[in-house]
Amino acid sequence: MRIAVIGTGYVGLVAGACLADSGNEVVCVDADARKVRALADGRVPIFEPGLEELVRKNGAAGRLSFTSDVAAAAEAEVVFLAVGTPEGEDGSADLAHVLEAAEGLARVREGYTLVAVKSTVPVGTGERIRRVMLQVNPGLDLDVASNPEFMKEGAAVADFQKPDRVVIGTLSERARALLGELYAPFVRTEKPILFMDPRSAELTKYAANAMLATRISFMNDIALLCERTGADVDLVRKGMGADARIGYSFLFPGVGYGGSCFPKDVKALIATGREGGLDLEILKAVERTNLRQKRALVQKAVRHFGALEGLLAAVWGLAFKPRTDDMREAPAIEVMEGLLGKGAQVRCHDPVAEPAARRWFHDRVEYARSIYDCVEGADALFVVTEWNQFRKPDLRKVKRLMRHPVIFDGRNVFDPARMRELGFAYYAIGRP
Ligand SMILES: NC(=O)C1=CN([C@@H]2O[C@H](COP(=O)(O)OP(=O)(O)OC[C@H]3O[C@@H](n4cnc5c(N)ncnc54)[C@H](O)[C@@H]3O)[C@@H](O)[C@H]2O)C=CC1
Ligand SMILES: O=C(O)[C@H]1O[C@H](OP(=O)(O)OP(=O)(O)OC[C@H]2O[C@@H](n3ccc(=O)[nH]c3=O)[C@H](O)[C@@H]2O)[C@H](O)[C@@H](O)[C@@H]1O
Repeated sequence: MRIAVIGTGYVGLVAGACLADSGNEVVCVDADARKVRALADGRVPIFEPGLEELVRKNGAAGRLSFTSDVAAAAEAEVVFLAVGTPEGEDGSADLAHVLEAAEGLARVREGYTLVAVKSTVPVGTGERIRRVMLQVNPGLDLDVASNPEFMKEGAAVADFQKPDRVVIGTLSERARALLGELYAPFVRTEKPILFMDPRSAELTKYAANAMLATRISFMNDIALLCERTGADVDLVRKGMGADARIGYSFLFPGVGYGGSCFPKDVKALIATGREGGLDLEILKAVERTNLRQKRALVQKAVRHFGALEGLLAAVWGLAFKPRTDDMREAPAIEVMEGLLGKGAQVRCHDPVAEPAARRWFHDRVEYARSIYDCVEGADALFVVTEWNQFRKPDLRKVKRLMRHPVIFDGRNVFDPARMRELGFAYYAIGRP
């Protein structure tokens, strides 16, 4: 099939590369000419396992191309919209990119046009896109389907190729047949394509993200309760997860959720509730707990040291989670700003997110090449992202290098008993 993808960020690029890899001819359109040039040269501007190989392989095979000219989408049988929907001033999703891209597309199309909206957009946006496109080009025979994306950063290619489900919101038989055919190679096992009306599909996306965020905040509350009562959240987590009705996923407490989606999507859903006269109290509490959690490590440090003025804090992990270089809404930002705000010096290390950190912190913090360089002479170590390479360091060496052997572990990567045996003052999340 001939496919166009408008917006070549995380979602658009992964979708485009995976659709090309299943034999389609895909053109990716992006307004950012620099990004387009890099991609056309086979350089992938984001760190995503397996993505660069897919882009190069399918580019070389002539199935995947990049352009900033939306006219390239004129002949596509399906056009995906995958542009960003950032947080607007009042917390609602800002649809400027989506509507602008839709308008641009309407100008270059004739006849039947199927738009599949991959961007996360509030309920009713499909209808808005339809109105905008028909205003620009009343002659279009137009279907606008909702096709929300559920991939996780760091595992985006695998999630796209082996989805738990594909959600397609459309009432048009023609759109249903085209999208069903396109996704068939990805759902060959028992995983379903769920067809539904567009509004339900749009809301499914927000409800799923909000549910996952809720589980995390709930566990962060339980972790705090563990700290107050002497229980161990890791045992509580296992005891809860063993119940098949609860399951183990997304029950890890930590320094709060970050990333480009949970924070903005929870806010946008609260805004949708507000517009409908509904106060979504659970989600407001989810947000409050998340902010408290992002501040928890610095509070623990203040309790330990009294004051942080003049201390050297080492921070392991900058990305909002492992296997990505993305620092959008990363807990590390809140942690490091908190430390700087209290007069500490900060030295940080991340296997891939240093460039992202430099864009935020510039030279307000030091950047270390390795975990060991990072802790040399430090008064405290903060573990903020659970990269694999942080799990089994030479802890005796870490202790030797540090000025004070104090660890604030925001991801519970170490065993508290062993840490104490080694002589560390060790603070985890919800563990005695
Ligand atoms: N990042 C993720 O893991 C996931 C994101 N989503 C949703 O997918 C959407 C896209 O997210 P990301 O890929 O992370 O965004 P992104 O910010 O990485 O990429 C968006 C791209 O769209 C381009 N763009 C903006 N306006 C344009 C226009 N008028 N014409 C052509 N290109 C244009 C930008 O230059 C940028 O390259 C958002 O709605 C997000 O909520 C959904 C699931 C997962
Ligand atoms: O809409 C989106 O963009 C995506 O948002 C999330 O994906 P992502 O933000 O890439 O990453 P997650 O793995 O969900 O992690 C989000 C945050 O939650 C935190 N987290 C996750 C799981 C957990 O048990 N505890 C926890 O604190 C992570 O550290 C991270 O900061 C969803 O998992 C995807 O299904 C969705 O498509």
